[in-house]
Amino acid sequence: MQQTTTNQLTLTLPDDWHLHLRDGEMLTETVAATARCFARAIVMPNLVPPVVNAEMAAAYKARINEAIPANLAHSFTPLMTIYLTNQTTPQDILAAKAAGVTAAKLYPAGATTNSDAAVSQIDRLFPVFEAMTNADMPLLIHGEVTDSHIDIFDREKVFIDTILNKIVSHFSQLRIVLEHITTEDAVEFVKAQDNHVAATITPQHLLLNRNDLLVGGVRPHNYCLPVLKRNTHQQALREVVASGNSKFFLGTDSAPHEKYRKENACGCAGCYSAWSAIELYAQVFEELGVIEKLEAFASFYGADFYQLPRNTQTITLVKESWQVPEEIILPNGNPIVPFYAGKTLSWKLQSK
Ligand SMILES: NC(=O)N[C@@H](CC(=O)O)C(=O)O
Ligand SMILES: [Zn+2]
Ligand SMILES: [Zn+2]
Repeated sequence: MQQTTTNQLTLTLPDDWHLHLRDGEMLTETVAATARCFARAIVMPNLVPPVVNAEMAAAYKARINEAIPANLAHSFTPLMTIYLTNQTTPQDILAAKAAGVTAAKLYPAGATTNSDAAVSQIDRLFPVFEAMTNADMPLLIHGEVTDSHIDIFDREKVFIDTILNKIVSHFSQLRIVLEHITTEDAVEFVKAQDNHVAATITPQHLLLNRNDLLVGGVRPHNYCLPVLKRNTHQQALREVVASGNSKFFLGTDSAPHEKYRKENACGCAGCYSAWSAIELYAQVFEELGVIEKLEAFASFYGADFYQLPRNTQTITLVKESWQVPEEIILPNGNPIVPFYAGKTLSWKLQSK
């Protein structure tokens, strides 16, 4: 149960329901950052090559487990996902379910980082969705169309209108998470569905709008997909989390790219927020005057949707100003600029 005083906030240990850990040496960095304050995380499968089946998910999970720092070894569990492609079969779903894979992820081809292998024709996946419905395996969706004539700011709305609506009406029993939502349209769509449909919301889409990306010079470290939208959409996201609606829960979409790949003529999409994740959300909930609603958003609603037990341990945040570092140096010596670099936050994680 959340306990709040003016200087201290104790909450049930949270989970991150949308996360990129990457692979190889990068795992030393990313796994430690997330294990710092989360019990579980839904690990995205968009590696190169993508994690497309139970065997690849098991091997990836083993590499992640090896990277968990010794002092956090028993307090972090990666929840694995597989990446749907045009070749995915219902048998792949059954095998993944049997092997303990938590969910499967739909990326429209070309929608985002490492999505070239992804799905080009949604109808071809209907037998797979059928198998997922029967196996009760959640479908996680990057909800943007990729047609070149659709404006980048409209891609989420058009996806909802043309594709998501179709999936939901054919598969009313399939549990679906619309990931990293960015628009009022997504908020209204998810609110209008029954409890089979939920959404994750990132810290960047709660804290920022497209002015923070484009005014006074382009800010590559605020560039992510779906792209930041206008202020009215940001307000809709803030309102829905402030309302305490249980269909909307925490998913950071922490997605590191090395600095040189972001500060580039063709910069990568993704914000690396893991080292300040829970603190960023605390900042938002405090700004909204609903800090007492942080715990359910961060620690209850997602677990309930995934039908997993809520965590029993707690974390404590203290009221203390601190600055997000300007850079984090990877084991290979290359820097990453974290999300909100150089900015001051008012809550700090004290202990897990
Ligand atoms: N969100 C992003 O901007 N980037 C993510 C991919 C994704 O979640 O779409 C990444 O893997 O870098
Ligand atoms: Zn995505
Ligand atoms: Zn993501």
